[in-house]
Amino acid sequence: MRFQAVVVAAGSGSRAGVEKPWAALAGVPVLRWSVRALLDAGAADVVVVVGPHRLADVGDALAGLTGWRAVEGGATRAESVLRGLDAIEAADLAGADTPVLIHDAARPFLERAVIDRLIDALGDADGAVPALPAVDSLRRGDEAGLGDSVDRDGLFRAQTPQAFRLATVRAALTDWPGETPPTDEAEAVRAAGGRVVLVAGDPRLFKLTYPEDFIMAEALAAGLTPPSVTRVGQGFDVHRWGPGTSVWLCGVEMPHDRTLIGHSDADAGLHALTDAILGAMGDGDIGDHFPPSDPQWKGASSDRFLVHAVQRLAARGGQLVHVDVTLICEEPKIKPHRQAMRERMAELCGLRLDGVSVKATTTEQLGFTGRGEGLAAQAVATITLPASR
Ligand SMILES: Nc1ccn([C@@H]2O[C@H](COP(=O)(O)OP(=O)(O)OP(=O)(O)O)[C@@H](O)[C@H]2O)c(=O)n1
Ligand SMILES: C[C@](O)(CO)[C@H](O)COP(=O)(O)O
Repeated sequence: MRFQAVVVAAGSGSRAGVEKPWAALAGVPVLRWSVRALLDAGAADVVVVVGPHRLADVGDALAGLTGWRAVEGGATRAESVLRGLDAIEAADLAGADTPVLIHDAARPFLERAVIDRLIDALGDADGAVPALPAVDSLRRGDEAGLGDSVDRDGLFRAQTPQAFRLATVRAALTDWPGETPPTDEAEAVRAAGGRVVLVAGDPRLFKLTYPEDFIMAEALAAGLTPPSVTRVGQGFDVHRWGPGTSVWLCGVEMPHDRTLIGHSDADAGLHALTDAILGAMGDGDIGDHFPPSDPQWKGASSDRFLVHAVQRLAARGGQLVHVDVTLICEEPKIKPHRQAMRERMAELCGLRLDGVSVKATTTEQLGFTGRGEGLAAQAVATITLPASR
C-alpha cells in the first residue's frame, strides 16, 4: 500500500553534540539513510523537516533521490511533525485516510519489514508503533544509589516510524491538551481517544542519541553499505591554435600569444577530464550533454562541464577518487601554472590536492602539436560506484 512519510530532522542534537541527521555513516548522511529507506519501501512522498539553516543542504544530502520535499521545522519535535503533516495537506499529497509514517531522521536503519508490519496493523487501529520489550532488569536509582526494581513485564521501548491516518494524527497533535509537547505521536493519538497498537520493532532501529551510539551505527552502516566497484575512464580532446592573447587550460587562464579556438572557452584539459568522468560512468560524452550546436554553450566556461559530470556522479552515489590530465603542446610551458591548475581542478572536483595530477609533454616537434597547429589533452579519472543501486 502506498503511504506518505514525514522525516523529522530539525533537532539540535544537544545530547550527541552534533546535528545527527547531517553526520555521516559510511560516508552517507544519516538523513539520507532514513529517507532512502522510506522511498525504497514505497513511500509516495517523503516530507523532510529540517532547521531553517539546513534547508539549503537537503539537496546535497539527498542528491539523486526523487520523491521528497523539504520544509522548515519547529522548536519541538511535535511542532516539526505538525509542520510536516501540514505540508502534506497543503500540497494535497494525501487524503484524510492515507497512512502517514512519521519517522525520526536519527533512526537510520529502517527495514522494510517494520514498515510492512505497521501498515498491516493500521488496518484496524488508529495508530501503530514499533516497539521492543524491555529486556534488561529495570531499577530506580539516583545519586544515593540503587533503588527498587521495576517490574518490566509489559514495558516497551517505543521506536519510529509510527503509523497513523493523516487526519487522525494531525487532529491529535493540533488538539493536544498538555502543557508540554507529547513525547511522540502515539501519545497524542491516545490522548485523543485513539487505539494505538504495538508491532515488533527492530534492534537496528535504535535512535542515535549519545555520541557513543555512532560507534555501533558506523559498524552497522559498514555492513549495510553495498560494495563499490572501481572504474577508470579516459578522455581525449584537441583544439586548434588561433589568434589571441591568453588561453584557458585546466581551469586557469594564462597569458599566451595565441588562444585555442572552440565553441566554449576551448579548455582542452577540462574537456578531456569531463569526458574521462562521463566515460567511467558510461554516461555518454561531453557533446551529448553540451552539444556544440547549442548557442547557450558559446564561450561557456568549461568549469560548468566538469562540475556537471561530477554532480552526475554524485547523484549516482559515486565518488571521484583521482584525476590525471596530460597536456600535449610545445607552448605554453605548463610547469609554472601546474599548481594553480591542480588547485582549481581539486576545487571543481571536490578532491584533495593529492588526488589531482597535471602533467605536460611535447611531441618533440612532431605531428600537429609539434608543429604548433593545435594542443591535445588526455585525461584519466578513477571513480567508485555503488555495486548495486
Ligand atoms: N525541534 C525538533 C526536535 C527534534 N526533531 C527531530 O526528532 C528526532 C528525535 O529527536 P531527538 O533524538 O530528541 O533529537 P534532537 O532533538 O536532535 O536531540 P537532543 O534531544 O539530544 O537535542 C530527531 O530526528 C530530530 O532531528 C525535530 O525535527 N525538531
Ligand atoms: C519519538 C521517539 O523517538 C520515540 O521513542 C522519542 O520519543 C523521541 O526522542 P526523545 O529522545 O524522547 O526526545
